Amino acid sequence: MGHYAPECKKGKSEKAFISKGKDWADTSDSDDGVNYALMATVKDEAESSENKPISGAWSFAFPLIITSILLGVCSHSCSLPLIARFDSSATTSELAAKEPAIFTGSEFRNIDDDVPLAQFAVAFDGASWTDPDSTTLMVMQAMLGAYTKGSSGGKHMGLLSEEIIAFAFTSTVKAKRLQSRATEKEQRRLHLPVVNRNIGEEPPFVVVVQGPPQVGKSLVIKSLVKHYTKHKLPEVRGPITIVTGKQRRVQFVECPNDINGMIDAAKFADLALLLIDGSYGFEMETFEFLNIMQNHGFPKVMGVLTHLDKFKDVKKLRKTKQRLKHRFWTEIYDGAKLFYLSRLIHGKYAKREVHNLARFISVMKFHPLSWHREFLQVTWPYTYTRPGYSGKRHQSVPKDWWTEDISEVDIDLS
Ligand SMILES: Nc1nc2c(ncn2[C@@H]2O[C@H](COP(=O)(O)OP(=O)(O)OP(=O)(O)O)[C@@H](O)[C@H]2O)c(=O)[nH]1
Repeated sequence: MGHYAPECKKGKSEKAFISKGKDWADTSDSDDGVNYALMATVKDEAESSENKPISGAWSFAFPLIITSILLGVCSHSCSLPLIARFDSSATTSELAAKEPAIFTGSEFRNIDDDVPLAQFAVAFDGASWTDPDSTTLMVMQAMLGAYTKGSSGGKHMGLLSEEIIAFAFTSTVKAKRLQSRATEKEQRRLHLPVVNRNIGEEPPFVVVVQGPPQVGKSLVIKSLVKHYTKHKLPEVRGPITIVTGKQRRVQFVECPNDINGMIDAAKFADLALLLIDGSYGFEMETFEFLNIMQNHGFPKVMGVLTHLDKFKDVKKLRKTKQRLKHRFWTEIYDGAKLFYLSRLIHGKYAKREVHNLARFISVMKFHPLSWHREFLQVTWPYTYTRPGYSGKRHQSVPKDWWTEDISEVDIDLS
């Protein structure tokens, strides 16, 4: 990592540059893990006197210095002898004859093992294309690489030939931040969600049926499907979408009992049916899911008590119902809807009770909650898979989001 000395810019006095440029050999004692950043220029007498440009010297001294640094054969101590000054009154040929060229280095070293690459920046004045050494210079630049395409070659060959041709970041922190932002931007580009251009068709409301094992999740889904479609569903496998009205589809999903499944379900649920075994009471899975939902948008929630036929004592059943209801209200909110599926008839829940539950689901107004609403406005690069949620009108980023196009970052070189 390194910095660009502002004095390097053309038009500034060469003397000032030389005097202000740091001696590039006077910093770190350690040669291990050192990143070099170097600004260098060669004294150009052509502008101030009748002398020709000194680019002839480039073909000797400067490539030598650079190459030796690049090849690693030259540590900061051994490269010292290469840094010397030319006599300012010398002509090009004299300069070329003398060795080495004037070189002013500016350096910043930072030992950081986390940075995978050593970054190296070099700036120098170009030569005219009529100059006999312009080809040498171009070859050298081709070998070293150029900052921009426009800056390649001599004074008249590039758009930026009068400008800076190399720069480096002022700090490793900044470099890392910019690097990670660039990666993130690239990833976002790669993971842009597919825009659903179907006009007018709403996505189905997702009803997640959740509960501990053997509580009756599959049976509830089967009973609801039977109610809506009059068809018997032999097995619950994956999400089941059914049309429940002219403009309405409902998708039933059985929530898996592992943590990842619960997190996923909490993200895409519009309504969560929490099944509770009445004969046992609340179990860990229910609390776990409630917790997860709180962190992932908290959709609408309804409780369903099953296994109530296991109570033989009517009084005890009533008391248990009361107790569970109050506990449910404490966990969700006062008055949260709790259904009772009180018995099985031929291995199925009573029709009337299923009808009530189904009706409630059919007429329920699903207002996306604030978290979901925010979610709709964001072009998420990951996790969300419902195509309907990435509709055209939701492409804007919320106001409190900070975005930056890396290509427009203004890097201060002074
Ligand atoms: N007595 C009684 N049995 C029930 C009730 N609800 C469900 N069952 C029975 O409980 C057993 C499990 O039902 P499922 O619907 O497979 O339960 P599940 O939650 O899907 O089970 P997993 O998928 O293993 O988590 C079945 O034999 C049901 O008949 C109920 O209210 N009362």
